[in-house]
Amino acid sequence: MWQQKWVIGNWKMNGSNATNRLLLQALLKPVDAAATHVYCGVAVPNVYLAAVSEFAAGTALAVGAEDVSRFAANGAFTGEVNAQMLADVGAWFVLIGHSERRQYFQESNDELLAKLQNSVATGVLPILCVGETLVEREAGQEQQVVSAQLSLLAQLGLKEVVVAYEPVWAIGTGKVPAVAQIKAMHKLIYQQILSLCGEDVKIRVLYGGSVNASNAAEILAVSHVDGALVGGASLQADSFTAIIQAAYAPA
Ligand SMILES: O=C[C@H](O)COP(=O)(O)O
Repeated sequence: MWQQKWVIGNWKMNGSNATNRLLLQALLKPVDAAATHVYCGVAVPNVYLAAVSEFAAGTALAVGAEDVSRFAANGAFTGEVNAQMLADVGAWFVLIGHSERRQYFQESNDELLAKLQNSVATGVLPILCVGETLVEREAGQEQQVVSAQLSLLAQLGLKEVVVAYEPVWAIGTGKVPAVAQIKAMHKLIYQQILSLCGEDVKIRVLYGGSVNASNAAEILAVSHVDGALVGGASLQADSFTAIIQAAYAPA
């Protein structure tokens, strides 16, 4: 998986038992067909994790969560779901610090660090999401912002790191950065990870933000782009399948 392209869908707060089943039924064949070249996964709402894991069992589709509690141990934390619980219902990975969590739930760096530590300690692979807002990009601060977000990695002693670079202004907007902008940011992220975690760290850096069937091949061919984190286009089997296929036959 550390040599493959990754295509991860983020369902966000979407789906139902019925629609999930239909989507998975259509995806499992193309996911298995791509498995030699592409590591495919879906991050799903917690309430559907067990059912989706069961449905995907024995296939190449990895199932993950969209968030995890900052509290590690079981206890009186009403509404929370810890990393052990995610692992218990089949989560292989978890998104941490998605910009929607940062924006709507004011997730602080301390909170994100605790989430990273808990997921690592439990063996659920964290995918750390980073990215600048439009205001920050227009002020020329994108490198500074992303570097600060990545600095959490220094405290974890990781030997395997997965980061998703998602410019906030590209999420769900249909706006995609220029290839040169993606290339520059991914190169910076690689350099930062190597300097924070050591030269022997295994790295995957995914791009996220308005990836679709039409632009996936071009984005996935950019240097230091190891895959895609896909929101809206992961909810339709046709578009998600086309993105998976673009990952192993890039234009
Ligand atoms: O996690 C996925 C991202 O937020 C991208 O979402 P999007 O593909 O709908 O722009």
